[in-house]
Amino acid sequence: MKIRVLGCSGGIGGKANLTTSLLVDEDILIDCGTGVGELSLEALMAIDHVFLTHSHLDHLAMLPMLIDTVADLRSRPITLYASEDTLRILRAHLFNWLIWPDFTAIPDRLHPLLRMQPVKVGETVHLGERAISPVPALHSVPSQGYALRGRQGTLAFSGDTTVCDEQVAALNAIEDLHYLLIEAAFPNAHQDLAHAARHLSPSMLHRVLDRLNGSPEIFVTHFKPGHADLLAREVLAYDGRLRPHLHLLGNGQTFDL
Ligand SMILES: Nc1ncnc2c1ncn2[C@@H]1O[C@@H]2COP(=O)(O)O[C@H]2[C@H]1O
Repeated sequence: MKIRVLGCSGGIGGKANLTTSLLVDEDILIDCGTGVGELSLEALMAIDHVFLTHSHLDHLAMLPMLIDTVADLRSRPITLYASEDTLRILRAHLFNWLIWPDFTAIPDRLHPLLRMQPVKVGETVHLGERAISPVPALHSVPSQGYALRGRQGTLAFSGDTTVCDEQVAALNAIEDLHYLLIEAAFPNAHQDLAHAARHLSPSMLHRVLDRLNGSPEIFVTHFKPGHADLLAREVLAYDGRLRPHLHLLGNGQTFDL
């Protein structure tokens, strides 16, 4: 399993700030932020599965246009996986014929261009040799991260989350956790906003890292663009046990598992 970062910023602003999406091999997206707009038409046509962490735009902005762009170029539907709560939000507020057509009913409900499949913590979606399982998260809207297991180990993605005891427990239960992609959105001086928007600040992130049992390589994602330099300094000031394993996530970065 090969994972490529298409976008990992918490906002927009030039090629350096593309919002969240991970491409798994050629056919799976984890979130569908603006980074997906960098893929060629041929690469877009190869996407069969999209897993969403939650319903915020920075994680799904490209999904409606992806579906429309490839609609008449593909012979099978795209399957959209997310929690039941997130799918309900998308049906009510996005694929509602007002913001975007309901592609689960086009051309008709028996042969749709988009299928929605709920997936919750405790379940696993097997796609060939890849196994994808939701992990708990705690955000301002229903949210879940994902653990992606390949032949050689597991990469976990926190999704958007504030400190979440259930997520820490889930991460500690993954025996072959090689990589953890985890967020930090607001600098320490904006702790109130981090709490209100249910994100992590670097100091909150450090406390989470201190509670991890294993020694995965940690990659920090989702910096708000206006604070990226300060966030990098604050994140890298960590002096706990996992310090040698701590990195910043970048666009184009790849992971092999
Ligand atoms: N009170 C708030 N609750 C949630 N989001 C907020 C709030 N105030 C500002 N925001 C911003 O709205 C953004 C929605 O996407 P994010 O969760 O990435 O980050 C959030 C914040 O940047």
